[in-house]
Amino acid sequence: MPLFAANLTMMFTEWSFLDRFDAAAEAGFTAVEYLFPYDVPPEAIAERLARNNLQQALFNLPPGDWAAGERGIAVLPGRFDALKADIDRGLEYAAATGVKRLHLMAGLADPSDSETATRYRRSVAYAAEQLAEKEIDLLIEPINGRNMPGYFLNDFGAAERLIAELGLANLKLQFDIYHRQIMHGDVTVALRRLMPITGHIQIASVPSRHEPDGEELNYPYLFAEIDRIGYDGFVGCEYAPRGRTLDGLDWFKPYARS
Ligand SMILES: O=C(O)C(=O)[C@H](O)CO
Ligand SMILES: [Mg+2]
Repeated sequence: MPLFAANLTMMFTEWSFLDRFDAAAEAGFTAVEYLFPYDVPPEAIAERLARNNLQQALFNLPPGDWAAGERGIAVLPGRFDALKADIDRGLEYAAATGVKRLHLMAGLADPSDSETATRYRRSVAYAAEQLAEKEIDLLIEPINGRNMPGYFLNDFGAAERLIAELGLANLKLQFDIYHRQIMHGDVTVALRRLMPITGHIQIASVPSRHEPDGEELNYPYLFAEIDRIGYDGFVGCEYAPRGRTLDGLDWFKPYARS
């Protein structure tokens, strides 16, 4: 049975960020993920995880100035020192929460810049090497251009090639099924073929990005397939509830912790 992680950035937004941990546990989740924890102290998060017996499945390394439109700095010129500091900050939260996988966002790329791919490769290699010392996996996630116009890593093939070229054991794919369906389709066969390099899976309905309970994808079939191929990681519920979070959890009831 898939190990679902409530995404506390998109779900349970009826509560304050820290109270979302309690609400997710109460709803039957045993794990959580979110985009960024950096607005609250790491020890406050650690306390909520312990109080609720929750596992920390994933979060993102700092993304640069999100409010200003940055979506990662790994591709940006002149930001390598900032990237190093961001990795240190992410590792501080990793130590407090026990998370074993961190997502490095790539950033928005200038199509005219011939050095973008070189900078990205250097950033990914450096981040993976830093995380390997702490036995943490570094994840890279292809993101579709409708949701994030200009995002550099916008193709599963490019992610697969970089992972193969760098050959770092802790560098893995963040397989967001929502993005996969939008960019490439062929979800089931891709899950089977990419499982050896997959470090995390995320789900949402397509095209709405609401609960995984209909629309283009047959999620009960995909959940059974994830079990069949032996994936033993987390499945992050990175969706925006149609209404109140608790009203949209019928899809989850067969999997909830009793
Ligand atoms: O956009 C996504 O699907 C992600 O998982 C990123 O981490 C946040 O944008
Ligand atoms: Mg995602």
